[in-house]
Amino acid sequence: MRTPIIAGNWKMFKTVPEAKAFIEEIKGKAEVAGVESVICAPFTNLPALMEAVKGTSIKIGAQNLHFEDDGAYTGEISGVMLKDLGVHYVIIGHSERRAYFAESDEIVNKKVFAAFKHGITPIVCVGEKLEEREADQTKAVCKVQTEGALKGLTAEQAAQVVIAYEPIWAIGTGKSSTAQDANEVISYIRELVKGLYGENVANAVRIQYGGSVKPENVVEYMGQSDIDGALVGGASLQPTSYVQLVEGAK
Ligand SMILES: O=C[C@H](O)COP(=O)(O)O
Repeated sequence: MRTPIIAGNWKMFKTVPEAKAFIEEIKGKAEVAGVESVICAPFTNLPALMEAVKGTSIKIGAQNLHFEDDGAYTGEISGVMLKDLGVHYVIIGHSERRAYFAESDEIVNKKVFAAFKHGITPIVCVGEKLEEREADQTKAVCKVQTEGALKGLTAEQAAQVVIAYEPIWAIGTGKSSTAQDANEVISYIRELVKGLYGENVANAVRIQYGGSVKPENVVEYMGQSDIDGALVGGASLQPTSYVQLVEGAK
């Protein structure tokens, strides 16, 4: 059985005091047996969040990392630095990073390797643009991005990756994919993993849906055969709403 995983992606929101107050609010509530609860926060919040979640089952993730361990890369953060903080997860290849920071599938793949090198679990984002969906290219885009991200990983590593299917047209727009459509694409991604690594890995890998997930629709997504959780932006910013998302995933 795959453990459902709700991951909040705070994007570029929250100061340190706000982040600490959020954890105080959700402690004991966003901790539901059988559901993994993860907050992916801006780098500046990570040390305080690691301290704040001590003694809880809440896990902390970053939203990016550089693929090199160190070097002259002004403004970047490496896997060595994240490991030093003890973060559990890192989001890689979010569509906002692909669009605004020119992250290619090759870079995403290098970052996945960097995460594993430092014992951090990658949450790899894939998903199509609106025009690609309209041109019936959804599966083709997901195939290139998924195979590109996983390229060269061992079966053991591939089984640990969390994949987040996020159709770009559904991110922050309030226009979510139907649960059935999302499940169809996610089943396809699982088939791709099966083709690469076999049935055991395909059955183990967790695949989330992301794109306008809210407390009101999370249960429907979680009721689908292949959806193992959600990567949530806007609705993860309020403690009450985040708690409801985690409760909805059980
Ligand atoms: O990483 C999260 C996604 O970009 C979804 O964002 P959203 O829930 O605000 O649509």
